[in-house]
Amino acid sequence: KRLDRATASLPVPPCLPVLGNAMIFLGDGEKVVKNIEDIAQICYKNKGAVKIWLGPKLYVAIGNAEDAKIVLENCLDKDRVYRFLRPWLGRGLFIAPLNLWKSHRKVLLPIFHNKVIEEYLGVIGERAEILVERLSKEVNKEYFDVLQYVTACTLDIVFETAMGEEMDVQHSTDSPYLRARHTVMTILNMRFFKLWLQPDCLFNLTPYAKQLRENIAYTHKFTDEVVRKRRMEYERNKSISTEQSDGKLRAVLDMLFDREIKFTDDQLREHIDSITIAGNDTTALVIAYTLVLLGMHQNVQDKVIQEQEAIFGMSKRKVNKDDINNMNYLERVIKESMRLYSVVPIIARKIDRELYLPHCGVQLPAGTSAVIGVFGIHRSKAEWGPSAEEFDPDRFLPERSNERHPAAYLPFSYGLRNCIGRNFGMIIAKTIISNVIRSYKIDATGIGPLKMEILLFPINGHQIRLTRR
Ligand code: HEM
Repeated sequence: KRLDRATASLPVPPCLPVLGNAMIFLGDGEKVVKNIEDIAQICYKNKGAVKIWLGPKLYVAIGNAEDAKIVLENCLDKDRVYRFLRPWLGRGLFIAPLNLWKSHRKVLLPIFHNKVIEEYLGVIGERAEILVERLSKEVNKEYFDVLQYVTACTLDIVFETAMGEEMDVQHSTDSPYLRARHTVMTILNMRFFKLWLQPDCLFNLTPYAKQLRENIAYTHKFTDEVVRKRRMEYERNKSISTEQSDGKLRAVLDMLFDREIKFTDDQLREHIDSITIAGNDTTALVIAYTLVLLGMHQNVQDKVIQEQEAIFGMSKRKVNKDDINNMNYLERVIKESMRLYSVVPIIARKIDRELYLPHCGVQLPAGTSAVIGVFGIHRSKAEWGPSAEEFDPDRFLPERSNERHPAAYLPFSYGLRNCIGRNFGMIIAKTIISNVIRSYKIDATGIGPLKMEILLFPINGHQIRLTRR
């Protein structure tokens, strides 16, 4: 009642006794997206915010940039809903509690600096060439789902750069580790969206509980072995941590051995697992959506190709860091793709002290949570004008971005707890798209209905058709 009174001026969608608005998350992923769109509409029509009761827990869903900025700047602790990831990712950066997160983020940040990640362009380029080669079997055939190809490629890149392990997923797409990882993700996804699987007492009665434990244990064993092996190598050859030692790649893990904080092997496993999980599917989805959008908008594809030809001529050579900086138009295309298809569609934060939200004019009491509706904000006419639903990469031209609210665009979140790998993700996306587009012309008819799992997927996959250039 206290929380309800404090937020009385906010609209609330129709709700049931006890369950509240929990029905929003019932049904399949497509229904969840539809419900989220309905909530966004209520937000737009009211004060840019809506309250949602999930049982006794109050969430304020925010669909405007001004309040999103206040929440993301002031509330750095993740909401309780992320607790399901705890057995898997422990206190790794992604879900680390605030006190630990502060010191660990400081230590990890320099590793994701542009200068460091540019060193990975060689690996990214090699893996992108394999992707182009693998795609050749789809040339002049029917429409196919490109995501599976891209995901295998980003897995190779992220594993090799984060752990120093050459997984070669692109040539052997099935392995016990990948299967275990997939099972864990599927069960966790169910737990996020099927409310009856959320209480431990009910979940533990299902066969999923045992399956989850066993598969998490398997993935941990895998990363533990890599950590042990790389630590032994590090101890044998300390110089690996300063310069690239005898041409060997310095993976993120190698750089974590000699930081100001002496991480234990368990902590290293948690960080590396968090990085590979947060970095892989997100980047793959961004690339896949962008490829489909290029196939749907041939005029945009032509402009991307013109830019690529200005940089590379007709060459299929590897991308270097100057090329990355010169791909300005492609960058706008990727940004626009991430706006319309925000692969992380919502972000939930804990409100641990009273917080005033100026746009909706509500004092949020401590003990509530805020859900930032990234998907809704990215498509809001109030933030993006009447053409908000249209694909227009030039809206990211500097002169058209100046007036925009800094939190109107949140593909990587905002504030101190934003995505640590955002530049890395952009470099991977630019390199892979450059390689694919220089080899193939893409056709696509549309993206179709979306579904929400933890990330945002098209129900019918990322369907494209390829012909050789
Ligand atoms: C281009 C694709 C990517 C997108 C769209 C993306 C998006 C995001 C978002 C929205 C968050 C904040 C989530 C939240 O607050 O709930 C986040 C956090 C994070 N991302 Fe990314 N990400 C991408 C690529 C990457 C890459 C390539 C890596 C690393 C290899 C990475 C590693 C992380 C980590 C470790 C966090 C947690 C940061 C923290 O809590 O301090 N991401 N990402």
